[in-house]
Order: sequence, then C-alpha cells, then structure tokens
Amino acid sequence: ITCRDQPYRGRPCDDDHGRCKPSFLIIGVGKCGTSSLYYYLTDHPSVKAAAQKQIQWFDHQYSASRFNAYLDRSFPHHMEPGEMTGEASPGYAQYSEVPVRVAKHLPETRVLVIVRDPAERAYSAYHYNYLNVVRPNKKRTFEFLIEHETRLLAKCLENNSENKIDLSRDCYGRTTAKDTYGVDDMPLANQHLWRQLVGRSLYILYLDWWPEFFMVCSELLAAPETAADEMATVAAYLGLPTFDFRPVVDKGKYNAGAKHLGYGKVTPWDQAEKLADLRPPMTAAARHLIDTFAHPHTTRLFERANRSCPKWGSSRRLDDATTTLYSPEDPHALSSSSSSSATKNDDEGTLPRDLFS
Ligand SMILES: Nc1ncnc2c1ncn2[C@@H]1O[C@H](COP(=O)(O)OS(=O)(=O)O)[C@@H](OP(=O)(O)O)[C@H]1O
Repeated sequence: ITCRDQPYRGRPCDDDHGRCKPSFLIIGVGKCGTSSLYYYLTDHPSVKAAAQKQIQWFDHQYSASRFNAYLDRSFPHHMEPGEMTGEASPGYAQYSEVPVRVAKHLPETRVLVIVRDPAERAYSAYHYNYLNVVRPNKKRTFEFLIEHETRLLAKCLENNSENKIDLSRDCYGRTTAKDTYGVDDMPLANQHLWRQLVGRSLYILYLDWWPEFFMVCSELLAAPETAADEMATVAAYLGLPTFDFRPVVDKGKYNAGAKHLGYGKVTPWDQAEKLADLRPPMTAAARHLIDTFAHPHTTRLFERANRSCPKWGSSRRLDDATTTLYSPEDPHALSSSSSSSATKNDDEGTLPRDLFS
C-alpha cells in the first residue's frame, strides 16, 4: 500500500476549542485482536491514545447533539500538526446505523477492521463471551450452540433477498434464545455476543454497510515475524511516518485468553502460546461446519477488501477424533472441558452492549 495523506490533512484539532477528532476508528471485530491492533498503533510516536481502548460511543451512547462531549471526554485536547488520535470499539462494525453516524460526524476518519479465521473467532468468543457467563451446570458445548445458530442463520439468509442480515434486527437478531436452542436456561448476559458466534464471523454481512475500510488479518498480527510489517502497512494507510513496530510487537499479545484481565494487559508470546494450548482443541466437525458455512461470505469479503488472509480454514489444533456434531438425541450434552470462572459480566439488560466484547 502506498502512503496516503493524513486524515484531516494532518490537522484533526480545533485548537480554539481544544478539541481533536479521531483520525481512525477500529470498528471491530471482537475477539479478532482489536486490543493488540490498538495498543501497537498507539505506540507510534505520532499517535496519541484515546481515554480508553473501548469508547463505544457511536453505537450505545450516540446522541447527535453530544458529539462535542464525546470528543472532549475521549481524546487529547491538543496535538501537534501531524499527530493523530483514534479509538477502538469492537461493537461499531455490527450495527447498521453506526456507519451513517460516522459519515455524518467524522467524514474524513479512516476505518480499520481486523478479521480472524471465522471458526477461530467463534471459538474464542465461545470461551470468552459464553463460558464466562454461563452457570457451570448449564454449560452447553460449542457444537450445540453453533449447530443451532447456523440452522437459524441459514433460514434468515434464505429469506433475505439481498443475502444480508442485520445482526441486531431481522430474523436473526429478533429470534429469542428459546426459539433458537429449544431450551430456556440460556444465560442472558452478553447474549448478543454468545448467540452470534458464527454470525459475527460472517464479516461481509455487516462490512457491506461501510463505504470504505482497511482490513487487517489477525493471522498476520499473530506472529512477531509478520506483525511489524502488517502494522507498517496500517501506518501507511493512515498516512503516518515510517516507524519500527518491532519493539512493541515483541512485548506480546494484548487481551489474550478467555479470562478478562483488561484490554491493555499484554501477555508475552511464549505465554500466549501456552494459554492457547490450555484450551481444548476445536472438533473437526465444528470447524468443518463453520468453514463451510462461512466460505461464500469469506470469498466476498476478500473481493471487497481487495486483500485476503492466509491460513483461513486450517486450524492450528483440531480434535480429529471427534467427527460428529452435537446430536439432537443428546439435547443436554455438556462440555466436558473448559471451565473458565466468571470474571466480568454486563448487566443483564436488553440493550446489547459490547463492553465485554
Ligand atoms: N497480535 C495478535 N494477533 C492475533 N491475535 C491476537 C493478537 N493479540 C491478541 N490476539 C487474540 O485476539 C483475541 C482478543 O481479541 P480482542 O482484543 O479483539 O477481544 S475483545 O473483543 O476486545 O475482547 C484473543 O484471542 P484468544 O486468546 O484466542 O481468545 C487474543 O489472544
């Protein structure tokens, strides 16, 4: 990618009012490495951090008349020419009203999105967004959840002439957990996240709403050897001066593993690898189901983004012994594995909040 001009032509601040606009928004996707992307980027000397990693203003707190308050609260009050700021809110991507709001208030901001192998993203979300909120004696397997979800997804997509669905509305977003899973003991907390293990991995369904975005491949940030180069590409897209990202990348991965220790918690690479190994392998059947389901959407994503991600569809670890999915004859099949303890939950309100995304 060739280096672009800086958004707002290098002057995002209105110095009379001490207000600076974000030059980039990382709009998602949750569990794809948004924390690492944000913290690597804010290590660049010309990038000033926001007040916190996840602001979630354009989705859950939006009010057109409160835009200046959002800027005041979230970003630095002064920057030198050539400096920029930005934020990462993994909940922005999935709501169809957000791109409209962003275009209205921040017409020059650049949109970054990080995507991950769909099955790996879903499996990560299962551990983080589901096992952390479900009561241990009510635990359902990954296979149980994805099999029911893909059945619903298939039905909703079939009934939609544009082959697009709104994850928070339409057939998919409106169907109750009981209708999907046939049982009523599913947890309420974070249900917009754990009920959309597969849906949120069909990235193009909602990225289609965004007029322009730059797609980062999670897999390229997942190894120190390729991460610094991928970050240099991101920096060039934002019009930032050349910078060596190796020192910050060498520190490790941010927000790794199923326990929420804070988005800014960095885990050294070797320990992150051990954390991943603690997780029981995904079954071959589960991977096959998600790979097959996601394939047409992934093809369209790569065409639209004009980039493709290497290694999708080839899991690092698989339990090849397990080839059958959850079977309807065994409706109460419980996971024999993972037992993450509850760490941090949303309140159980009905408004979807991605604060624990
Ligand atoms: N550098 C890098 N490259 C690729 N992947 C990375 C990287 N850093 C973190 N991770 C993995 O991304 C998962 C966390 O993603 P997010 O930070 O987006 O999660 S959140 O939605 O904000 O909670 C989480 O995945 P799992 O550990 O599989 O759950 C992280 O390990």
